[in-house]
Amino acid sequence: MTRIKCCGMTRVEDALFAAELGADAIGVVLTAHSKRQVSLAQARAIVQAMPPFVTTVALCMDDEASFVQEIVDVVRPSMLQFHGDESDEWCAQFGQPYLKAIAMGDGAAALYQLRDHPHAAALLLDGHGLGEAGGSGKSFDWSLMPRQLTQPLILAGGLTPTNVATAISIARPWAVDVSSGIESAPGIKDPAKMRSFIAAVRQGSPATQ
Ligand SMILES: O=C(O)c1ccccc1N[C@@H]1O[C@H](COP(=O)(O)O)[C@@H](O)[C@H]1O
Repeated sequence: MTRIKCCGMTRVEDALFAAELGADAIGVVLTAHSKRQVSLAQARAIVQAMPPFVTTVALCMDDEASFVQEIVDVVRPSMLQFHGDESDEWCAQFGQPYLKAIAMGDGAAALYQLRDHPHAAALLLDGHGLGEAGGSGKSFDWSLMPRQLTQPLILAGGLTPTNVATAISIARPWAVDVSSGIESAPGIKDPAKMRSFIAAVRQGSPATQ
């Protein structure tokens, strides 16, 4: 079964609906590099509203260590996600499980980064270029998804209800991560798109709408 993370939640009701539809994880974006940035208080409210067994992920990108520690202390997410140029050692300093994003915008040349994060719980391969923020709706060549790594791989970048089944059939990821593909505007999730996306992943076939 392919796990599903719905990222970029800014409203409790959207996160609750994702959980109700069967999402395995929801993400809140704390970094100022994002149009979906939420405050510590907003992030905490979303995390606290989640039912048991839904993983909550707090996303950072080249932020100060003191800010990341504040997220850990105040928001208390299940995991962190680092989307910038953070090293393995830097990410591990918080003593929390974390995902490390790999920018795949440069195609096969980007694969050299895959061995640099042995302490990450999983690697998240996203379609944006090195140094760029995610959540941009950019996809990459799914056939580049590596097969030989021991860490779980999460496919992200430009996934939508209509392309996610094809993406999974090509990339065979452990999980998929989506943000803009289930939105009506940045940070505002569209219930119909969320429903179609999760159904398409679960049924392994493209959504009809
Ligand atoms: O969502 C954001 O605004 C964001 C900002 C900075 C770094 C990462 C961000 N989002 C991550 O990118 C993936 C893919 O987004 P999309 O589906 O292409 O819109 C998203 O799931 C987040 O993990």
